[in-house]
Amino acid sequence: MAKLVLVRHGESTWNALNLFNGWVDTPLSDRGRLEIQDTALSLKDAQIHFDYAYTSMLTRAIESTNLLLQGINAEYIPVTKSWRLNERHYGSLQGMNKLEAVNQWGEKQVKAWRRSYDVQPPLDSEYQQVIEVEGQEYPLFDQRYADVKFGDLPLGESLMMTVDRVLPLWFNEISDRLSKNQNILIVAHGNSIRAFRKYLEKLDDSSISELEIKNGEAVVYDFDNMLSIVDKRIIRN
Ligand SMILES: O=C(O)[C@@H](CO)OP(=O)(O)O
Repeated sequence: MAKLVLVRHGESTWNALNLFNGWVDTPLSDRGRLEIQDTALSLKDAQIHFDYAYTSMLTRAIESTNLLLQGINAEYIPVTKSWRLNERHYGSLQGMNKLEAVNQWGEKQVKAWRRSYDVQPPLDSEYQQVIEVEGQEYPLFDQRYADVKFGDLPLGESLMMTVDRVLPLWFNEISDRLSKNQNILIVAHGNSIRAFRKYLEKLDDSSISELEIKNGEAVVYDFDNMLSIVDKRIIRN
């Protein structure tokens, strides 16, 4: 029986500041590193042998992947980094404080942007290489996306659009590996994981809007030969 484990990265410096993070590249906070080390301990206890790992192109997920693999003594396994696993692009909200957004647009609107299935956030007007927040520059669209078809790069995504760009990775690679009985680790982001879970668990639009995923949280699925889920458990720190 093949296993798939989805882990949300540890707290980023912008999670700690309550800023919309999206595709802006931010590192883990010290607390985020500890969270992921805790997740690694739980996965070690679960004694899952992973064959392959996937993560996004963003530092907070890549750093979390490295810490996890280190913690379970599996740094040798191959890792694919894909923009398809990036966080949902939050458009012009990126870099903004979530509480200030509520004060400006109201709770209902901000909740619709953050948790509804098909509402797009206000779009960014251009593909900026870097974004400046409080005098510090953070990478956004840089050379890491040079190989991505231009039309595929977003300027603001609903969760529905995130599902559409995440699923090709499932159909083209991940499901094949699970069919061959490989155990797969995916380290990604709150909304790219919600996109996977919407599809895998067949969640309806209202259930997905209630689903919150904590930093460092892991969901472990067991699949049968037909790739149906036979068991699911959540590991929370
Ligand atoms: O800021 C973001 O990119 C995401 C996750 O960190 O936030 P939210 O929980 O609002 O989807």
